[in-house]
Amino acid sequence: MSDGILVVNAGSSSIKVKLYAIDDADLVPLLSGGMSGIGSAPLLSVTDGNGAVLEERRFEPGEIADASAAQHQLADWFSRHGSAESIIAVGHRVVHGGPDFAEPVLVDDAVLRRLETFIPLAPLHQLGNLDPIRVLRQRRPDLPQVACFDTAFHRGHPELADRFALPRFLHGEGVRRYGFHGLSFEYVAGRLRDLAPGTADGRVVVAHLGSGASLCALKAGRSQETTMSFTALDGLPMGTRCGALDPGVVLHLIEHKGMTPAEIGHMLYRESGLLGLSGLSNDVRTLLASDRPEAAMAVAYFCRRVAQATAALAVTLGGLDAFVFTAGIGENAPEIRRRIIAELGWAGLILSNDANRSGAARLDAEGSRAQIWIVPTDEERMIARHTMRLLGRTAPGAAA
Ligand SMILES: Nc1ncnc2c1ncn2[C@@H]1O[C@H](COP(=O)(O)OP(=O)(O)O)[C@@H](O)[C@H]1O
Ligand SMILES: CC(=O)OP(=O)(O)O
Ligand SMILES: [Mg+2]
Repeated sequence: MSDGILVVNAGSSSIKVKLYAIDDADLVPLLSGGMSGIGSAPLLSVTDGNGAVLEERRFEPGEIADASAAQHQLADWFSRHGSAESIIAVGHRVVHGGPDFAEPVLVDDAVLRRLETFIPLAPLHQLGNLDPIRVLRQRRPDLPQVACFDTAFHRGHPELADRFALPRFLHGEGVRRYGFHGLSFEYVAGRLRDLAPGTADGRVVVAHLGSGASLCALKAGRSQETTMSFTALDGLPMGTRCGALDPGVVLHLIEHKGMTPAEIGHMLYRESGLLGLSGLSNDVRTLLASDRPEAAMAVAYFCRRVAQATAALAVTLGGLDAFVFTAGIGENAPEIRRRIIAELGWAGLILSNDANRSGAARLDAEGSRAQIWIVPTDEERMIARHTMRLLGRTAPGAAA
């Protein structure tokens, strides 16, 4: 039986677990499990390394009301069917590493306590990220657990990209632009280096468009600037999050509408974005299928903001050699890709409609001034690689 690495990517409404076997030169996916729709339409699904379905089970919302119930179900499934004794470490996605953690870290009690202090900075994610670590430490205290941060990839930013225009002392207190989706951007940067090394050396904007959405400006594969900042609210409008917002609106809600911080937080994180704009749904599939004008407006708003933010990051990069789509929307929604690139037509970007419809890797048409790509992301594999490296095992090359 070969050694295995378990990866846990826990979010607010879903939890993904993946088991890899460590092969000399590769990380081989063995099992991939997840619970989606926590609290609404819980669905447990597990596939094997080839994508064949091993389990698909729906629950009543009350049965899996929160992330911890979902973890127990998944842990149960894996202990019945997995090969627990071969697992040598567990890697976790932890969204916020604050100012301290610029790299993945082996979790001990002190690290866990420090990470708990960042819960208010990532209310949709951090608690759910830390819960499985705590549960596993109780069940298997001997098992090394590694926290891999969404913020770490952005920690080399120049000061210009890291500051808010606020009094200086706040930066020292940690009020700064951290940025997120770093594991995804790091993976995509590595894949682009495999696919097109010359391009990866240049000026690239990666658009991670999923339920959370952000853009990253890469120069020679390193993050220069990103649209999310102190929290995962900033930047682009998302499924249910507002994106960049005049802070005067928050003052107005407090002073004139008497809203509490918790009420405002709920509105900005869970009732805004595509859902707020459309009054219909946070899912672009539903919005694209709808004939309601509010749905069309929400889609147009999203595409406009992605294009505008791309232009801003092109300023940081001093130009644009390639634009890359990734994550749920970026990988699967040709209509959204078409509209975003159409908004960037002034900059000379031209999409091949055939390539876009078929979901090819390379999407730019002849004469386009920048390349256009779809590079599917894989946060779990990135976490598995980091976990191996931290354990002193040779991580398989970027091509793995
Ligand atoms: N076939 C599809 N067409 C359009 N959008 C899709 C499709 N599949 C998924 N999505 C979008 O992707 C989003 C989820 O993206 P994903 O990257 O999986 O998010 P997360 O990992 O943050 O939950 C969904 O909200 C949905 O809008
Ligand atoms: C940081 C973040 O927004 O993550 P997700 O897109 O998974 O919600
Ligand atoms: Mg995600």
